[in-house]
Amino acid sequence: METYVQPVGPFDLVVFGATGDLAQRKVLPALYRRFRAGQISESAQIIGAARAQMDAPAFRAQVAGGIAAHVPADQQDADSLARFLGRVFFCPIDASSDRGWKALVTRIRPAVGHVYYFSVGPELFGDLARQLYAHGIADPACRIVVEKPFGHDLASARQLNATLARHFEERQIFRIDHYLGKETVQNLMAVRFGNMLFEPLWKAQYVDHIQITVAESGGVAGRGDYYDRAGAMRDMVQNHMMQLLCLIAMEPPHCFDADALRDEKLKVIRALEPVQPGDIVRGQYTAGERPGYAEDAAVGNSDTESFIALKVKISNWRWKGTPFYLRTGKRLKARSSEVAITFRDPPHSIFGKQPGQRSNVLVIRLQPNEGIKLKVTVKEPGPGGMRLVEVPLDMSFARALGSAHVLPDAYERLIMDLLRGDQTLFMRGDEVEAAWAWTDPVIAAWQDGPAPDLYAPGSAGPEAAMELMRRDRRRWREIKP
Ligand SMILES: NC(=O)C1=CN([C@@H]2O[C@H](COP(=O)(O)OP(=O)(O)OC[C@H]3O[C@@H](n4cnc5c(N)ncnc54)[C@H](OP(=O)(O)O)[C@@H]3O)[C@@H](O)[C@H]2O)C=CC1
Ligand SMILES: O=C1O[C@H](COP(=O)(O)O)[C@@H](O)[C@H](O)[C@H]1O
Repeated sequence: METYVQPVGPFDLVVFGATGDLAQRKVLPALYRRFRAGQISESAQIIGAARAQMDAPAFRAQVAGGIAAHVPADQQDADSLARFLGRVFFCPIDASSDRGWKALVTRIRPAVGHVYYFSVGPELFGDLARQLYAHGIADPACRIVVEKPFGHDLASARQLNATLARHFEERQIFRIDHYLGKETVQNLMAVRFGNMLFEPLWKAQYVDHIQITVAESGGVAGRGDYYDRAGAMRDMVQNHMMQLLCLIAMEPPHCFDADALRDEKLKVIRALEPVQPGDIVRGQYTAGERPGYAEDAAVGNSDTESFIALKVKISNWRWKGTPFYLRTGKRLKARSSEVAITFRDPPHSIFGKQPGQRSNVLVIRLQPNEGIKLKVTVKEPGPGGMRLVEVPLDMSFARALGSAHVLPDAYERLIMDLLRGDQTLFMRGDEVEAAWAWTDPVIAAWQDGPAPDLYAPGSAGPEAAMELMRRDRRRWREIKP
């Protein structure tokens, strides 16, 4: 058994939408990996639910296929797989009607924890909440997990919060943002609050600017229907990038507990200034060797952005005068996500003008090759006098922790927190609404504006995004794998 895992108590977990892409690719493989690690009890029941008319053996075969495809071969074995599949069941159910619910009620055991994972389309979240309540299995101790997108705008997010609140208390609602489950995202907090080194410098007085990049090399093929209604702003900025920004910008919470952390994140979101139209660049990828956005998304002419860059300001004492530059996009040069904190230059150089001297940069690499790099200035070795050069102090987590230390997938971490009832890495209702309240006007501002700038697949995005930085005499960091 891994040393850092704590077994969770017995539970019945119902995965609604269990035959879908997310459940098969992420949720069920994550459960298997935690089962194999000894964290999930042999008495747990994992109950798949969807409209498909299938029995438990057929569903088990599907789950086994998902695990084979999505869990690395060295993290699977026949014995644990057979034991895991023995704990997997299936109930054909329709979220929008009474069909199948009685069988589910019969399968759920009274004396264990109950968790309901809503891995269905967002239009069914309200139906599921109502059905659970109507069939008497929304007990006060149960928990529900709600997938993204949590609303399309502030009004719909408020409505969804209100619908859920009719049947569940806030302590029972787990709104998932898988970025919070990523190891390096949690490391942002460990680096900031676990060291004395950085926190005193973590403010506008010492930080020139911050870049947050989430670059993807893949396009939108297969998800065009959803993506074309969302775009990069709703798909990535309102949730994942907002969470990253909050973790970097927030004040130290008084402890690492759900409400302490979420209170601090909420304060950051509320302190965000409205984004000026001139501080937004939207892009859409053209056809290259592979199809362009419209073909990938299977839409006609579309003004949906597959790339966005923003200059964001936070109106509070800590950050006044330090811009945050955010960019994210599909079909970019590489899959590469990082947070880079560029510190101000020393107020006076005793070495005179030195071409080799650069600003200190702390880079927190989220994926791939998770790690932390600090760029510092040192003397170039040799007899050539006092010549300064920049060198990286580089810590790759894989190297530092050893290859035996497998980083868990974000869903593993989050599902275990859910089973323990820990909401720290889940979003609270007011946080989601505040994020939409900031996002809505940004989107409204471009409704009658020009179409997104085009960019070549495999590039770093549209030229206008480079200009956004040049204008401020700054440069984006290179997007590299
Ligand atoms: N896929 C992904 O990478 C991600 C997905 N999400 C979110 O997760 C959720 C699921 O997405 P995804 O798995 O891709 O979607 P899919 O379309 O692949 O799967 C949908 C699932 O819901 C079931 N379903 C549909 N209608 C009903 C109904 N009336 N009653 C009961 N079950 C129903 C489907 O089975 P059946 O038709 O047999 O009923 C299927 O199991 C969505 O909210 C999505 O936004 C979030 C992040 C990433
Ligand atoms: O939620 C989403 O995230 C993925 C990116 O997640 P990652 O863990 O691979 O970085 C993104 O591709 C997708 O469009 C979005 O809905």
